[in-house]
Amino acid sequence: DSGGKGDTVGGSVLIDGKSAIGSTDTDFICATLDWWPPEKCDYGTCSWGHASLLNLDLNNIIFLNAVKAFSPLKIRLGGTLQDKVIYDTEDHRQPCLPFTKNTSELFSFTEGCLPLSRWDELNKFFNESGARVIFGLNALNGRSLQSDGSAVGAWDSTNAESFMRYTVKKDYAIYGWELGNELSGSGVGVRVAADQYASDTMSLQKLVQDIYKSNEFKPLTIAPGGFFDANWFKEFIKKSNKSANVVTHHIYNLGPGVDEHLVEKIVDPSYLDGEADTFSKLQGTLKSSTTSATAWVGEAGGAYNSGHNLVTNAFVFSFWYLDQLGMGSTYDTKTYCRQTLIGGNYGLLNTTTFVPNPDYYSALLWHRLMGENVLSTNFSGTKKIRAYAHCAKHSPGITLLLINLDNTTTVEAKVAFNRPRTLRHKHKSHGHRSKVVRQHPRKKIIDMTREEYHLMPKDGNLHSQIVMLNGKILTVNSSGHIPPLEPLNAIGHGIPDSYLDKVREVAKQFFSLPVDEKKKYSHEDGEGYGGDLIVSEKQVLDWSDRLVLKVLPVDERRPNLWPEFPTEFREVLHEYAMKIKYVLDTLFKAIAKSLNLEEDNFLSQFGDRACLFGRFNFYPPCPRPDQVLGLKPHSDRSGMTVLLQDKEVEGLHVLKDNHWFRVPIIPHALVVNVGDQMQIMTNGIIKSPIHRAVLNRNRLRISVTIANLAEPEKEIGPAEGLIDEKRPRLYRNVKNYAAINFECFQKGEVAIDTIKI
Ligand SMILES: O=C(O)CCC(=O)C(=O)O
Ligand SMILES: [Fe+2]
Repeated sequence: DSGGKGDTVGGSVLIDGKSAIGSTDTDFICATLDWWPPEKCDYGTCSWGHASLLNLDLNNIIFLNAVKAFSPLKIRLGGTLQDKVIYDTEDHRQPCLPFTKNTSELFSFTEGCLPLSRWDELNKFFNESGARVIFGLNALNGRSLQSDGSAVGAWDSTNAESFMRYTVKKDYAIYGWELGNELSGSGVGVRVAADQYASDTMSLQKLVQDIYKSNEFKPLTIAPGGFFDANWFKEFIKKSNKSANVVTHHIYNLGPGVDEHLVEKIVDPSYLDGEADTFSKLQGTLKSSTTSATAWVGEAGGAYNSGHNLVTNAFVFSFWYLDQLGMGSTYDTKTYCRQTLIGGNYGLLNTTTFVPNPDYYSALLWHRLMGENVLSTNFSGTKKIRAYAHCAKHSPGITLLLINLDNTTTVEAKVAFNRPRTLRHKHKSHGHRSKVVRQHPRKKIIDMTREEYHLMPKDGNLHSQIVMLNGKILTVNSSGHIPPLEPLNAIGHGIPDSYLDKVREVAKQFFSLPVDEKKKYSHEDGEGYGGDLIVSEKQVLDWSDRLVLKVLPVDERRPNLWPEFPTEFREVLHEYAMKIKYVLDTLFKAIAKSLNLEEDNFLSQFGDRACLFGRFNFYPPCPRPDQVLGLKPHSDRSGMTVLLQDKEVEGLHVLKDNHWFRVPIIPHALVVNVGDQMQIMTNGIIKSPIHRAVLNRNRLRISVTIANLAEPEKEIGPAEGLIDEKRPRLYRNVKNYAAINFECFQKGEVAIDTIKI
C-alpha cells in the first residue's frame, strides 16, 4: 500500500462512539429517474438519450442487476417535467402524446403523457428489482401561470387521484407520493406560494389516506421537492399542519454544468462546507416546529442543467457525492436521492451502456457499510481529509469514511474512539482517493479486525470513469453481473494483506538471486547475508540462510549490506519495519498498561536509540527434515519479535510443557514472540518462549522478522512496579544483553539464566 506520491502528513480522527448525533433510514441511498426526452439539450449537448421514464430500456440486464444489488434502492421518479405530465387514465379523454420540444412553453416542452401500459412495465421492473418507488405528482395541474413567474390557484388533483387509484387497483407498491418539483421559494421557472403549497399538501395527504384506507401500508406524503428557502420552508412547514411526512429539498450547489471550475470546487474543502448551512437551517426549522416530518434530499445532481460530462459522471464526483452523503447524515437527513440513477451527465449508470460509473460503487459501498446511527467525527491535522463515521451496518463496530481531497499528499491518520478506553490505530489515506474502513472493536486492541475499501480512479486520473477498489478495476462482466465489493482485511495490526504479500515477494526475489550476487552482502559479524554461524566443528548447522539488517537507528544502517535487488527491497524493508515499529510500540504500551505500569515504561527502557533489526530466514527444501532443523531451539534476545510467516509452508514450533506445538499459518496475521529482554523487564511475568523452525522436504520456506533491542549502553532491568515481596526481583540490571546472549550462545549456555539473581 505505498501508492502515495509526494508528501506525507499526520492527522487524527476522533470518533465519539458513545452516542449518535443523528440517524438515517436503513435505505438511505436513493436515485432518481427523470422525464427528459432525448431532445433535452444543454449548452449544445444532448445528454439524455433514451434514459427517460418514458423510453428507458427496462429489459437491460445491467440495469436490473444494478438496482437489485441494493435491495432496496429508493427510486424517486420526477424532475422538471413531472409537473407537466398527464396520466393517461380514464378521465383523460385525449390522445396520449409524448413531450415535444417547444421553446415558447414553460421548460421548453409541451405537456407529455404517461401511457398506463408504460406505467405497468415500469412497475414490473420496480417489483423485480426490489426498488422502493417515490412518485412525483404533477403539481402544476389546474394552476394558472402568471407573467411574474408565479402559478396561482389550487392544485387540481383529479388526474393524480385517478392515477393513484389505478396504481392501488393494480397493487403497485409506492413508498411515497411527492407533490411537485422545484416550485418552492422563488422557483425554477415557476413558483407556488408557501401557504397554497401547504394546503395542496394537505389535499394530497387526504387523498392518500382515502385511497389507501384499506391498505396496511400507507405511502408517505412528501413535499415540496424544491430548493431550500428559509422563509418559504418555515411557512410551508407551519401551515401544512403535519400533513407532510417528509420534507424534501434539492441540492445543486456547484453551479451550472457548464462551469469550468467544477473540479476545483469539488476538491475545495471550504466550498464543500458551504452546503452545511442549508442542512443545518432545515434541521433547525424542523426541530423548532411541531411537525414530526423528517428531511430528505429529494434530488441532488450537484451541477445543474444535466451536469458535466467526465466530471459529474467520473471518479472526481465521488468526492462531492460521498461528502454530501456524509454531511447530509450528520444533519439527520433520512434519505438522499442522487440525480440521476441514469440519464444526463450525472447518472450513477452510463446513459447509453448502463455500465456503472464510479459513483454507483460509492453509493453501493455506502449502502452496504454505513449503518443508521451517525457518530460525531472530527478530523484534525489537515482540511483536505473529510471524515464521517456511522455505526456499521448489520454488524458490530464502526464504519469510517475518509475522503482525501489532496492529489499528492498521503495522510497518516490515527484513529481514536471516545470510549472507556482509547484505542489507537493508524492507517493511511493516499492522495485523491476515498476509503471506507469498517472496524470491529472487540474487547481488546489485539482482537480488532478491520476491513478496508480503497477507491481510486484508474491511472490516478480524476476524470476517469473507471474505478479501482483496493487496486482492482471494478467491471460488470458479459452477463451484466455487478462485481462483488471485497474488502482488504487487516487483522489488528492494520497492515493490509497485499502489503504483507509484498514483503514476502521481495524476500523471495532476493533469495532467488544467484549465489554470487547474494554473497556481495555477506559479512562476518552477524549482519548481512549468510548461513548459520560456525562456532565449533561438532556443531550441527541450521539448514537455513539468513539476511540480517539493522534498520534503526538510521545512522547505524550499513547501506552496503542492503540488497540492491530487487530494486524495491530497501524501500519495502524500511517501510515495513516502520509499520511494525508502530505495532511494537502499541504492544509495549498496551502490555505496560495491562500490568498497571506507566504506558512508556518499557519503551523508555529501550531508549531513544533502540535498535530495530530485520531478519529474513530462508529455509530451502531439505531431503531429511527429520535429521536437521531450520533453526535450533532458542528464545529471542529481543524485546519482542514480530514474525511474518510463510503463507503456505508451515514450520514454526513453540515449546510448552516439554512439548513442541505447531504454530499454524494464519496468512494475514503476524506472530509476536516475546523476547528475553521483555522477560527481564517484566520480572519474568511475561516469558520468552523457546521456539524452533522445522523444514519441509519439498518446499522453500521464508519467514521475516522485525525485532527491537535496547540501546546497547542502556541498562535494562525489571520494572520497579513489578517487584514486591511476593515477587522478588528475578534478574539483575544488564547492559548490552544482545552481546551477552551472543557469547552464551557460543558457549552453549542459556543467556537469560546467567543474569538470574
Ligand atoms: O522461521 C521461523 O518461523 C522462526 C524464525 C525465528 O525464530 C527467528 O528468526 O528468531
Ligand atoms: Fe526466534
